[in-house]
Amino acid sequence: MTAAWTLASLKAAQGGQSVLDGASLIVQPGEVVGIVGPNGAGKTSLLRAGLGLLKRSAGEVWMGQHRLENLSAARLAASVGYLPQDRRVTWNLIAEQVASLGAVDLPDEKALITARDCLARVGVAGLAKRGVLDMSGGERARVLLARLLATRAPLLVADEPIAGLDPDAQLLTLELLRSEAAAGAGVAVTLHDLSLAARFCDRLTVIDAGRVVAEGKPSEALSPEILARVFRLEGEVIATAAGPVLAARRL
Ligand SMILES: Nc1ncnc2c1ncn2[C@@H]1O[C@H](COP(=O)(O)OP(=O)(O)OP(=O)(O)O)[C@@H](O)[C@H]1O
Repeated sequence: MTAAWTLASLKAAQGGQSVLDGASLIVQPGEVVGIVGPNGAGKTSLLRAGLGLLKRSAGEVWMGQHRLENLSAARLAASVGYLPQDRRVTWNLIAEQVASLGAVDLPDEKALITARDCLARVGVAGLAKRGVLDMSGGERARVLLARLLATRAPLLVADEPIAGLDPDAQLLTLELLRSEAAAGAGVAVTLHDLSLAARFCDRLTVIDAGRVVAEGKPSEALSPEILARVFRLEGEVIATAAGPVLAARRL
């Protein structure tokens, strides 16, 4: 099977400082891969370098069978949907217009139908005609998630998609990303909530100081040793009826 996304040994710098030091990531179709790590570890940089938004000084990026560099802008847009960490929007477009931007490949009317469907999936169908600047932060975040879903892309990249969402919306967001994976998409998602990362991701990649320091099934990647060394936490991932939960305290 060809991976949906392959980032091989990426190096990159920001402001003259190394932010990626040989980091790699593979996302297969049908799986949700979580990228976790402390603040400033390089998670966003990894995603951005893998999308061609941050210049890399070494390494290779493949989307499916194509090198990133060989994809036209249109092919790239059809290949990947990206939900950036920064949810700033400039224009006060109504929600269905914003969500329809994800479906740029469709004629306007079909794009709007897709957008409304995605707004319903994220639970804000009632806000379809409301300007996105006239919403709460969480409502706007749901609209931007709808835009991501509207891409229907084979690779979905979401940078902290549950930040600022209420618990129900957090679970809904991760369930939706899981269902996209079940339908065949590869999903890469950065998360700070390690319990939810363990519960919803098939595999986790742990980043620290621009390097991948652990990778594998959540219970393996979030070993007590990694929790201590990378996250400064003493604890473990324990199985509960609701799924794996991180039980930890600060070291
Ligand atoms: N525009 C920039 N100029 C200079 N340094 C930057 C810039 N953006 C990010 N950095 C630095 O790059 C490093 C990695 O940042 P990055 O945003 O990738 O981390 P992250 O793991 O996503 O963090 P967080 O969990 O806080 O979002 C950090 O040290 C950060 O200070």
